[in-house]
Amino acid sequence: MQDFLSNILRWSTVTNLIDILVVWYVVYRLIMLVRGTKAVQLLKGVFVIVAIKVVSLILQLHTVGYMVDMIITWSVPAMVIIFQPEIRRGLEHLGRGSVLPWTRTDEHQQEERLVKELDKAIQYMSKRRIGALITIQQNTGLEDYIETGIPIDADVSGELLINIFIPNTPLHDGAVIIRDNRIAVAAAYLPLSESSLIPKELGTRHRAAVGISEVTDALTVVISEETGGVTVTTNNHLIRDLTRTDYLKLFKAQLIPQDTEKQNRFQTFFSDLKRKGGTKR
Ligand SMILES: Nc1ncnc2c1ncn2[C@@H]1O[C@H](COP(=O)(O)OP(=O)(O)OP(=O)(O)O)[C@@H](O)[C@H]1O
Repeated sequence: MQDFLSNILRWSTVTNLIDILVVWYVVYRLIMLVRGTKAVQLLKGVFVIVAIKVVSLILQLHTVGYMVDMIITWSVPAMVIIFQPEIRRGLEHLGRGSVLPWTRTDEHQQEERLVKELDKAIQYMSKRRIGALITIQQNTGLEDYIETGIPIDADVSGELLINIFIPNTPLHDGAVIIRDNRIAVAAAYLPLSESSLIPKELGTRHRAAVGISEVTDALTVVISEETGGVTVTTNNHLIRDLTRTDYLKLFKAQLIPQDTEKQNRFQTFFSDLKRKGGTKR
């Protein structure tokens, strides 16, 4: 028994465990990053190539094996070129310290600012019934949708958001996408949900907000042009006619990460809302 315990507690076991946890975390973050983007197709391609390599090794298919080796060799520099923007963004993220929890203070300040500016824009647009659709990227990459919009790449400010959605201006149609606390694009096209559970009185703006929440973990805010009502969609939930207190509570719960506390607060928020009559789709 003692032998067994000392074996388990051996340093090499601990390092192996750390090794597995680090690999698991990196793979998890990678999957979350590429979910919903074109990179998923590419990953499938990588798996096919690896499978062919394994089969060629087992069946001793030397020419096939050689060809696969060539593809693998050349695909590494090719991937660096193809994914240059994503790699740059990832490294910038690392540089800003958002990966290590103890260096995240600055990022929390940015997220608090994001909530403040969103609130400013929502209050203004809701009072004046200016229709708006704002999607905030979370863990899932939104590259495919960002590509459909008009690049802005600006700090988030309430004034800029309001300006974008002023009716009959070139950028007001479509969605604003916020990524890494910056307005990435305006006038982006989001996927329309085909759900029959969406109330009939809600049109395509709300349908697009639900659509993006079905395929990614993004948080989307809709301001109705007809009623001025504020709706939020996230993780397949649609919550209509939120009061200022409610949407601020939701934003703080989901956009300002409190590490382990974040998930609990988010769940508590939804259970509170469900009790108050919020919609779960
Ligand atoms: N797939 C889409 N992606 C992004 N924006 C979209 C999409 N479909 C529609 N929109 C936006 O929604 C607007 C149309 O809104 P519509 O009146 O149909 O929606 P609604 O849900 O009834 O909202 P409202 O209460 O504001 O009228 C379009 O002008 C466009 O800006």
